[in-house]
Amino acid sequence: MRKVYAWDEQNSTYPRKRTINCDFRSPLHSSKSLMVIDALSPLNPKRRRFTNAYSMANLADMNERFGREIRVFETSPVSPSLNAAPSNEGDETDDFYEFTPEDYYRLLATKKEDKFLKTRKIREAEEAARRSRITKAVIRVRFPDNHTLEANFHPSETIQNLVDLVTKVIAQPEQPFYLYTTPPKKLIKDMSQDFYTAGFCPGAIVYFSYEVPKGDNTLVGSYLGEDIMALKDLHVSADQGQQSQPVQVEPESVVAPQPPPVEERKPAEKKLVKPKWLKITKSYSHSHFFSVRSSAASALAVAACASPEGDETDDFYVFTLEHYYQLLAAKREAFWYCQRMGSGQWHVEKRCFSSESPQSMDLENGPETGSLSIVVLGASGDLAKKKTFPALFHLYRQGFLPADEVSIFGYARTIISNDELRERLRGYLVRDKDASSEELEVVAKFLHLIKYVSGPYDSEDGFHLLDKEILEHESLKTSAKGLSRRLFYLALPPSVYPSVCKMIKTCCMNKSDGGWTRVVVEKPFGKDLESAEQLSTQIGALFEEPQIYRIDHYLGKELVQNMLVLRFANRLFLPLWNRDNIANVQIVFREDFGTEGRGGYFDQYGIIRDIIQNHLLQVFCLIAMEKPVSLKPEHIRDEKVKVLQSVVPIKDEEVVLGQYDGYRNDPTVPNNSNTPTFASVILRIDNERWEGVPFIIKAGKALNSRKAEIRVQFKDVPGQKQGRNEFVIRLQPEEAMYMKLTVKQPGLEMSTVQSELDLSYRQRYQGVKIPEAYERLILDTIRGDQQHFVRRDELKASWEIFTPLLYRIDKGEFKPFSYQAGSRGPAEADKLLEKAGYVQTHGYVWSPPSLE
Ligand SMILES: NC(=O)C1=CN([C@@H]2O[C@H](COP(=O)(O)OP(=O)(O)OC[C@H]3O[C@@H](n4cnc5c(N)ncnc54)[C@H](OP(=O)(O)O)[C@@H]3O)[C@@H](O)[C@H]2O)C=CC1
Ligand SMILES: O=C1O[C@H](COP(=O)(O)O)[C@@H](O)[C@H](O)[C@H]1O
Repeated sequence: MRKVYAWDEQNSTYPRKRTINCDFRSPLHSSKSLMVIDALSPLNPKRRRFTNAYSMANLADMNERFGREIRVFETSPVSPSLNAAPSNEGDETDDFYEFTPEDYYRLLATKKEDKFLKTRKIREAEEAARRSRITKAVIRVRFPDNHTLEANFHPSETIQNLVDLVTKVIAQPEQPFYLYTTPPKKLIKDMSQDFYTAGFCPGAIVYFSYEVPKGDNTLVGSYLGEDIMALKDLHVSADQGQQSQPVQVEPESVVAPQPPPVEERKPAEKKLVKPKWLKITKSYSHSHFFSVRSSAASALAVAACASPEGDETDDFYVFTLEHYYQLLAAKREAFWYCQRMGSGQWHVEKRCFSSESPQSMDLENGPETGSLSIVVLGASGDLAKKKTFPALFHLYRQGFLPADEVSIFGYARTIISNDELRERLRGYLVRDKDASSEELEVVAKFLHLIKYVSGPYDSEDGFHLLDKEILEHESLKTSAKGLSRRLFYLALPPSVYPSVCKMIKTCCMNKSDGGWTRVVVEKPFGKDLESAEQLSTQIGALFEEPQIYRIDHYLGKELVQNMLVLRFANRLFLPLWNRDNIANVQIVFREDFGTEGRGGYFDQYGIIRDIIQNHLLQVFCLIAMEKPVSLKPEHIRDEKVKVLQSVVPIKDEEVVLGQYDGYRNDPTVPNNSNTPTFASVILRIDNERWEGVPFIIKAGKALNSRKAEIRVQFKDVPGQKQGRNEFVIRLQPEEAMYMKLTVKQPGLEMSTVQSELDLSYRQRYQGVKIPEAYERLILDTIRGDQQHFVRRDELKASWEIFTPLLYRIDKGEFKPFSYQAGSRGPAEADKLLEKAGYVQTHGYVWSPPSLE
């Protein structure tokens, strides 16, 4: 988090200090793409001027009758969903999309407070201050006939006032009706809530529906009463502080009255400040709010608002992608999309999610709009239920998979019904027994999007049936110009990839011009260099490289994604990250459970193919690679390939294998299995940066703990032997980074002790939900971003490193040591670590800070 202060002197009597809280992925990360929302004007900054006495009087009457200001206008047809964008400009005026200080406060109000650092009194005072800043709630009630009623309320009024108003304005007040928000569709039930508490400040759109059975067409005609409809369009366009133009001109004989007192527009109070790293075109340099979108889902943002100074802790202002989408949903879906071009200039354009304009196309990656069919092949399996469907559910819940665009298909040989699959999945979507009825409703809606098709992996019949189902869905879902996007996720053993890919290519490719078909393949991709290359060739003959997403879920983990930022955006690390300062690096994966029902699969692969060749080697690349030319996927992957190619052949004496006692008890594992469930392997890199530095890669199942971490141990300080600096990046559980330091023992004595600088995410980013790796990566596949996926040559280089060793293990020439389940693994591994030069600081134990 960076805090930027800027003095605003231009339009203010007194210089005012403004705070910009920046939480972004460094200039390096932010150079990928950027969304900017211009927030100069407040939500409703317009002056209104009425030019005829009749309409003026009429409106004034109505305002008096209802005790509030109302207006009525018509929008073009939209479906009430996050991604149903206005089909043309004019549905909402531009200011509606703008991000204002009020919006910002509203979002702040929804954020969790730092309960641990503030007293209740302080929090209450802050809350009261926040509330007092919001003076109105502008509510738009949207009717199915596309008419909208807008009314202003005080934030402390209750929703019952809205219901009362609606009852007065509709044509058939005797008919029961309900109001709801979306997405996801949520009935408004608690009428006693005030607008502020309901999150409806400074504005919200709610939807109206009569409570009638489906197909009942007895309620015809306008939804709003005639008198209300007569107010339609009685407002004028924004005058930007000048004389406004009437939108409705009455006969000249009507004497135009004096316009009502005009709400004075506040002079622009703020001089706009942009962070130095943000280079945008001049016309947008007045932007008041910036948000940075990373290629992955976890966008963080920078907000420059009239923020209260110093009365909140920094993290309170962090604006996440979730908030951003919440905002879009509330304000309708336009945003400024900015992308940094090769020239370094920013390309800025206004975008709508479902706009038909070509602007909504990502030029490099294909369209972001159109019907989206996600097919999970192997839907009956372990990965599908534990990871793939839950990730899809989380994306749905956050509005990334709108129901009017998306259908999800499960495909496998197992014969089950739609409902049986849904029931199997349900327990993995909500684990909490106390889930609220609203949560359960969201789950039910999500499950309803899933259809199951049963069939073999090598027969056209099954895939023709699947194609038919997809086509049916595509014809039902509203899609921009009939574009179809098809994503096939192969949650299957790699042995069936070739036949499945062939079937997809033959029977299930997207049929529309301009849509896309993509396939996601899981690891392990092949069993050795030869089989991986063969598989690549087979799949490569069917799909282009940009269509193939080789997923490695470790690349979706928060702290793995943080690696490049950490290394290249911190001056601290730049000069230290090399052989002159670093003694050794460990990349460790430990699991405290065995193969657990996956013994049959595991025994064919072993720990090196299951974890090291892919997950840990990807982490290794990010630690060891040189700085990429840019953050473009190709530039990053180029550097990864280079460092992999610089790894020297593994020496036998730098390998320790293990197999836990009891592994062979699994009935699916042969009694004489030589498969390692533990391995510690030293990799060495032959380049200027790393010569002589051992990278100890260690992975094991059935150990004494579950964790994955990176340990970068620095060399001794000359002349001093007491404890080395060690930088630890804990990937899981409990994401954290800490640096072991030698400090003076606090107290009267002058003695030293090992301590740490600690960045524990749970404590530092309270209230921030770290997305699941699969969630981010699946979103990347939909967006067409390959940065966090493995390229073919990268894969080849990784198999080149391990294939000779794997052959020797497969032939039984390399025997694993046995180790006790629940232990640290074979003792020989610790000896290898010591031999590699790792120095343990005895007596030092890092305990993560507690929130209690
Ligand atoms: N499970 C996990 O935690 C992780 C798994 N992966 C990878 O994901 C992929 C799927 O893993 P997972 O779900 O565990 O695997 P499963 O063994 O559960 O297989 C998935 C489905 O594939 C079908 N299947 C299984 N074996 C065969 C076979 N020999 N021939 C044809 N179809 C078969 C079965 O469906 P049906 O019989 O109904 O057709 C099964 O339900 C693998 O590549 C794995 O390495 C990656 C990371 C983690
Ligand atoms: O790919 C795999 O990963 C899991 C571990 O994933 P994690 O995200 O929980 O660390 C591992 O259990 C499995 O054997 C392997 O196939």
